[in-house]
Amino acid sequence: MKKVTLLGGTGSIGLQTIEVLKQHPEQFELYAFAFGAQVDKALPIIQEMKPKYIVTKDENIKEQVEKDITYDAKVSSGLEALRTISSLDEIDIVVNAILGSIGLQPTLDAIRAKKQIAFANKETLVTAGHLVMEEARKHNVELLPVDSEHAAIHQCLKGESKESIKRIILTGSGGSFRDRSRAELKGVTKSDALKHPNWSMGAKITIDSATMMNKGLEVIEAHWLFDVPYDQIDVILHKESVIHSMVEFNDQSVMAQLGTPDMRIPIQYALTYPGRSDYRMSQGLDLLSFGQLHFQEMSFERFPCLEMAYNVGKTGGSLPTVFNAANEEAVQLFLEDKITFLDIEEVIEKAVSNHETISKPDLDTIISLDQETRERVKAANG
Ligand SMILES: NC(=O)C1=CN([C@@H]2O[C@H](COP(=O)(O)OP(=O)(O)OC[C@H]3O[C@@H](n4cnc5c(N)ncnc54)[C@H](OP(=O)(O)O)[C@@H]3O)[C@@H](O)[C@H]2O)C=CC1
Ligand SMILES: CC(=O)[C@@H](O)[C@H](O)COP(=O)(O)O
Ligand SMILES: [Mn+2]
Repeated sequence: MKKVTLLGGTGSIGLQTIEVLKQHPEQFELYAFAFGAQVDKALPIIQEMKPKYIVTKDENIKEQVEKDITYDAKVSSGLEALRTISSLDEIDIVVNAILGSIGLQPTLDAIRAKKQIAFANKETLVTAGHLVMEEARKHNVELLPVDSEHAAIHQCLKGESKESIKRIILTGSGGSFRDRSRAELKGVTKSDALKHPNWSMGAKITIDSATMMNKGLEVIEAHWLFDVPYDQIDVILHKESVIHSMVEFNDQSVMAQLGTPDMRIPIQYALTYPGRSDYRMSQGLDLLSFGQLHFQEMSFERFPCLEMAYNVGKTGGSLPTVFNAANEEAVQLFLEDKITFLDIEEVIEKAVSNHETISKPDLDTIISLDQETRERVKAANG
């Protein structure tokens, strides 16, 4: 029986993780459960699965949980509590499905405690990939990707040497506005932006997908996870999201991983790794129902956030921290109707161009920069 800490348990990935855990009661125990503020989603899970530790975003939410639970559990709140449950002696696996760079320190703690890590929280790798990967190497811990593209690449690379990789090919759906020109993006609404063509996901990543920032973050995520230079990472448009990503090898072979757009599949794979469960989470892929799969060249003119991500990734140092923090805040401002869809890329561009890059920033520098960038973006657009 493996004991699991789940960070971000009330989110899209978190709830699907719970579904996967419930399919394998003989294999996994939900030992610690962290969420932000959605008590209505958290309580039924807590009452049913009875985790020994519960962590909430703040004290107010913590008190609500304490009032309602009917068994003994340690309830706490805030970043230090997230860090504690990510490195408890008793646990075997941390599923990091929290949203945003707040996942950084819990990830470092889980690595130092040598936990198996099922990793969805891409913002953490963007903000401080060098620190996370250095720590992972030092402690001989592999981050097991949950993000569908990276889970695909991870599977394509099983048993392969890094030297044999010609390039990684990330596929991108194009997001909610893929059939619109840039001129047609003026005045698009939040509710339109939140309609992803293929995946049901949290609000932030759905907006990131529409700006193509999601693919940009994924390029940086792939660079760190697989130690591949940026000029060996390509992105192509693939509107069906059936091929989750590919690897081309030096001998011209191309390996791809395919599947239905169902995140429970990569979540289950990361939890059961290196094994593969027999349990089928949903109907299998029916290629005939698609008839055709489509591929199209990616355009930096149409999706400037993707070009920015390549440039920021290549520059490295502290720039990705600023890039990520500005994006997190810009998307939040858009979701609060404070800026328009097209303002998102402008806010990020401004934050990036005003920043003087520090090479190899340490953890304290990253934490301060993340905070300062957020405050600056909010002050300028609040
Ligand atoms: N959704 C998807 O299909 C995919 C997501 N990912 C990545 O996975 C991560 C999660 O995405 P997704 O599930 O969509 O996001 P959601 O917004 O649906 O969920 C985010 C989770 O994080 C919790 N959370 C946020 N802030 C805090 C905090 N300060 N303290 C404690 N908990 C907090 C939320 O709690 P609450 O809601 O209760 O406030 C919620 O449980 C992201 O990094 C995303 O990029 C990657 C690939 C696919
Ligand atoms: C499910 C998943 O991994 C998402 O990151 C997804 O890939 C988003 O779709 P886009 O290809 O539109 O960014
Ligand atoms: Mn993805």
